[in-house]
Amino acid sequence: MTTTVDPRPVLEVEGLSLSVPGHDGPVPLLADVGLVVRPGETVGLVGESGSGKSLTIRTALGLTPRRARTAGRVTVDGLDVLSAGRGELRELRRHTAAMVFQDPRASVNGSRTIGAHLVEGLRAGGVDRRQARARAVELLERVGIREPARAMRRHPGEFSGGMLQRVVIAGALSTNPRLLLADEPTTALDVTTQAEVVSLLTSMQAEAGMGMVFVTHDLTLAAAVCDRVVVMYAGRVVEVAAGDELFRSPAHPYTAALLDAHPGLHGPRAALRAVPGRPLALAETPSGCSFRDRCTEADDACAEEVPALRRHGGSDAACLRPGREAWA
Ligand SMILES: Nc1ncnc2c1ncn2[C@@H]1O[C@H](COP(=O)(O)OP(=O)(O)OP(=O)(O)O)[C@@H](O)[C@H]1O
Repeated sequence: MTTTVDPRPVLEVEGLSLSVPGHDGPVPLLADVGLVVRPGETVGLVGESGSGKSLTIRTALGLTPRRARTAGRVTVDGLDVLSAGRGELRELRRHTAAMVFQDPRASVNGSRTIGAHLVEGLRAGGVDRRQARARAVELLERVGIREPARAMRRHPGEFSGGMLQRVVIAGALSTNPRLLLADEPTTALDVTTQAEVVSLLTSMQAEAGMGMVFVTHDLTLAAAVCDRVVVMYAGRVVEVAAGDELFRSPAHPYTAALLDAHPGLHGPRAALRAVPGRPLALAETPSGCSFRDRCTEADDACAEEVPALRRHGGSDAACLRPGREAWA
């Protein structure tokens, strides 16, 4: 029998809480968030707008809101991010971790050629000019840009959204990061292009053995693409499970509601509906379970305390009565 040693995580978030100053004292935005990403793994971070997905991954790069207070531990490739100095964080963002955002046009300067954009990133990573040019052409080819040497002289405005997102991905991966944080990287693209960009990201991630966090509103997409999915609601993690497990048997009523709201690309249009009620910010949540006001299964016990994550089947779920079989 061979035993596999769990590789050291490239990203480890443990008990992360974050608050910002408000008129009447600190406003909590994240509470006790946990997340583990190992090399070669894709972890989905899913939840409605405002659930804390972006704040969590931005904190992993040391990009917290101004005057934010944090507690807990965030480690990226061994670096303790919450206590790291500016120089260490610059190195982290330059070499170890990269981020891809929703809107590729916001990530590149429209007045410069994409060659200049890529070469600059490589030079900042210590590569000389000639090597940087050659590597930039190689990267463009790898991400599927035709005639890459000519493409180097073109400006962002000459590319479609999908093609420009490929260029942004080439830039993000140019320094061979250990961790890629992809924040809704396909939301601004049309459906066919979305599928191509997702498949590009996952193939490059597997090839490089990087860890990837894939942030999305779309639980069906996350379940299909990710090894593990972390579901967030109102600044907390409410469920963690393997992608296929979540899809087959969601343990938290919020996860189930999200799945019902997203029947997938091929699902019947008529089945599309929103999760009832509106998503809350952490500071607005009631006592006990944050989701209980919107939950069809909640009872008095759910008001008593914030449920901890507990094992249920193949999931960890923060619910007193996890699993569809417990629901009316
Ligand atoms: N700099 C900030 N100052 C104050 N509040 C903030 C700041 N950034 C985010 N928030 C609040 O924190 C909560 C979580 O925001 P976050 O952007 O992480 O959500 P999200 O899940 O990524 O949402 P979306 O899918 O819309 O991007 C929201 O209530 C948001 O208004």
